[in-house]
Amino acid sequence: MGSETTLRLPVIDFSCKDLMPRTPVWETVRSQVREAAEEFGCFEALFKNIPQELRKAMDGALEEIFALPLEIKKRNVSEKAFHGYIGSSSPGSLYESMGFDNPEDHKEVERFTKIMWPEGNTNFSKTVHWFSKILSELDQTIRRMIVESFGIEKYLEEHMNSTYNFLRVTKYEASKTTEKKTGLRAHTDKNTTSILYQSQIDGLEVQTRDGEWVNVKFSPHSFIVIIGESLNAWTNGRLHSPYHRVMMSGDQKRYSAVLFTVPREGYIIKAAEELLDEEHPLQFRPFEYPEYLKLRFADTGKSYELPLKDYFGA
Ligand SMILES: O=C(O)CCC(=O)C(=O)O
Ligand SMILES: [Fe+2]
Repeated sequence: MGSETTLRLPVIDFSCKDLMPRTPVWETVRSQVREAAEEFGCFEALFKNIPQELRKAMDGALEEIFALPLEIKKRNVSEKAFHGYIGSSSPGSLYESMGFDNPEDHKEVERFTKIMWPEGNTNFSKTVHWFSKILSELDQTIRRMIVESFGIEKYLEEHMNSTYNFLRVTKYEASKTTEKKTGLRAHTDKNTTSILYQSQIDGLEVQTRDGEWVNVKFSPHSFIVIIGESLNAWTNGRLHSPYHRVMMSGDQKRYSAVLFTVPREGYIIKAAEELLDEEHPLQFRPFEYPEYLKLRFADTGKSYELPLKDYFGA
């Protein structure tokens, strides 16, 4: 699967308070986003505006929720695959995660919090809500920039309304090895966009277009933005959707929180016709996200070079 290297992903600064559409700084950042999304399918979003106290509170919230007894964590259930509690599925697995929909909505955060702490946990719910709102706003800025960069603003509203937010928090147990051990196996994100926060411990690796694995090191003031396959399809394959994984070594646990934007049921993912021409023929047939998930999950164990192409390649 290619060799491994440490290379810094493109770093794009979103800290400017006046980052508003139709300003020169917006246009500069927009072209950096487009370039990174095409070349790497991911980048480091530097965002210095998050107060240190919020990061600390988020780290505390992540530790606190995973410290709950297993039977309580298992109350996090969902009818959607991979949306509820996932525990150590096999002996030696380092992975554990939980998640819920619409974390930018305070009521939804409260609902999830009450499942874990029936008496409530204001610190937890306030922190997670505040954090999710910031991530969700950053996501909207990035997606607006992507849409504008292709000159297809007429689809902006439709595109923004085509997804909902899902927050997943993950704990990777310390591997206690010097050799790297898999925390999360290599995969592409199937959804639209993913914005990732980590609790200061590295472990994420991304594969470049030419097959090299890059150890992702990023500033405590940054998030990692990853383009999912659904956005790859909507942009007719123009934006890359990279393979990534988590590898653990050493004595420290790692926590992460990812805000995923996910295509809504009933929305048909179809490349914008403005992005089709002789040089860029249609890459994928229109599809619905739940249909794709159903096909993927029915084929567990099968490995793919380009999963979406296998099912919906044009
Ligand atoms: O925890 C991480 O750093 C990566 C998580 C991830 O890639 C995922 O949940 O899809
Ligand atoms: Fe992922």
